[in-house]
Amino acid sequence: MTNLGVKLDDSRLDALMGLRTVHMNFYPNCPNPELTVGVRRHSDICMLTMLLQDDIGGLYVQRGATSSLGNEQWVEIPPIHGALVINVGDSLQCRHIVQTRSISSRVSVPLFNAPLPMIKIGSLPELVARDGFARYRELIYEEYMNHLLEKGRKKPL
Ligand SMILES: O=C(O)CCC(=O)C(=O)O
Ligand SMILES: [Fe+2]
Repeated sequence: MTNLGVKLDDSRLDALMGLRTVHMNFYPNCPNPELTVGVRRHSDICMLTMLLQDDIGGLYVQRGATSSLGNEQWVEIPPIHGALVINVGDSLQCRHIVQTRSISSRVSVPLFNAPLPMIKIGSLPELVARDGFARYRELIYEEYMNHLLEKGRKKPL
């Protein structure tokens, strides 16, 4: 935010990141890792994710935009002992996948920080004032979440 020239006070940050959920992911070992599916391409439905991963590796983030040719670039995020990976969620549209190349199992613990359900999300007013237009329309976070979950349910696997 600071790089965008916007300073959010604590109450605004709480509203935008106050819904916290912890997941514990276990990826069972597979004798043929080339065949494992892992976690398919997605962005997290939240504002910011703090992720603790073990030393197995396998997390990749997408560099650049998706092209219609499907030649996406994936950059591996190597595990660093004791470090948290800070991943931006849908607010900044960071896509990632998990695909281990190890025959050992893998564990990760993401803490998702999302807006409170009734909070209005959209372009920050400070940026709209600066740029003269809003890049995103406003909507209630709960509606956005429900829309995505509904969309996901309809998508064939
Ligand atoms: O296991 C990981 O490293 C990331 C998992 C993930 O992307 C997620 O749970 O949304
Ligand atoms: Fe994720």
